[in-house]
Parts: sequence; structure tokens; C-alpha cells
Amino acid sequence: AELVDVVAQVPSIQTEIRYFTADNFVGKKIDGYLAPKCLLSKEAVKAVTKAQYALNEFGLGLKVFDCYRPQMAVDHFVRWAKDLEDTKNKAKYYPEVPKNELFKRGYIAARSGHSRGSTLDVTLVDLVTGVELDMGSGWDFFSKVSWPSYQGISAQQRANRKLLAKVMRSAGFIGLTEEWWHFTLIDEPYADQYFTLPVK
Ligand SMILES: C[C@@H](N)C(=O)N[C@H](C)C(=O)O
Ligand SMILES: [Zn+2]
Repeated sequence: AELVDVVAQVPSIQTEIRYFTADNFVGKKIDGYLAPKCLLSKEAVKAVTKAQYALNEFGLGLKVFDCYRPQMAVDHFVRWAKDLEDTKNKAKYYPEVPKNELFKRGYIAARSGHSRGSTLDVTLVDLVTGVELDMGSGWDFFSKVSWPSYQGISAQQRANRKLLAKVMRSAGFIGLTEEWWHFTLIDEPYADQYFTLPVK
């Protein structure tokens, strides 16, 4: 696969690659993340660039939490899910969902679109300050509250989610029912390939 470093193409896109750190639902650095980089297919980079420039008109920009995810990272998630004793970061990431239901309920996939190189987890930031807009729940907060259809958040939070979805859809992405931050390029170039190379 030809995967491209998004920041090398569009330096104004911010990154906080949480699976490279221990601040994620597992509570440890995830296998396969050797660098805190956002790698995506050329086609997805082109579409993300379009979304970034559209947002820049409003003084906003994108911040990515995860992009290409190697299959070995997904396998790490699967291994972690089997150890029901290990609930280190439950309070922050999945307080309401039993650990053994996270895959079943669609919050984590054993075969993830991220491994195909055209899916990303993203939010909106103020272009000047870099401060994140309030989306009503944090990235990878596995709960009904994170569903894009969830109505029990403020009008401003709903508007922020709507703006992100609208800009990403206009750029060629489709969202996920369970997570406001997750988008896949509709015309993805490697639709049936799950890559194994590490992020580096
Ligand atoms: C784990 C979360 N960030 C995510 O990306 N979930 C979807 C369902 C996936 O694993 O593809
Ligand atoms: Zn995702």
C-alpha cells in the first residue's frame, strides 16, 4: 500500500495519535505504533485536505486521533478484550458498556476500516489556538452519548458534530452510527485489503 504522512502534505492538520501513548481505552501503547503519525492513502489525504481547507474558511481545522491502524494493533485490542479483569481505563473510555460488549456493540472492530488506510478519527479545532471544539463526548468514549444521532447534548455540541459530519461528507467520507469522530472514504482505494505494516 502506498500510505502518505498527512502532516507532511498539510502541516496545519493537528495530530494527537493516542494509540502511540497510554492514554487510550487499553491504557498502554498499542502494538504497531512506532511513531505518532497519521498515515493514509493518497486518495484519503486528498479528501482530508479538502475538508481542512473548507474549515479554514471558518477559522477552524482538523485534529486527528487515529488514521491507518495496522492489523497488529487491532489484534492487540482483541487480545485486551479477552482479559476481562483488565479495566484500567474503564472510567474514562467505557464506563457504561461492559468490557465484553465493546466489539458486539460496534465500538471496536476486529476487522477495522482503519487497517485499509482510508479511515480516520477526527475532531474540530480552533485554527489559531488549537483548542478542540466541544463535541459532547471525548474521542473513543464508547457510549450512546457518542452516537451522532444522540440528542441529549447541548445545541452547540450538536452543531459542532453536524459541522464536522457535513464537512467530512462533502469531502467524500461517510460516518459511523456509533462514533461521531470516525469517517471512511467512500471511494477507498484498498477496499478489501487489511494492512500489517507498522506506523513509522
Ligand atoms: C476503536 C475506535 N477508535 C474505532 O475506530 N472503532 C471502529 C468501530 C473500528 O475499530 O474500526
Ligand atoms: Zn475510528
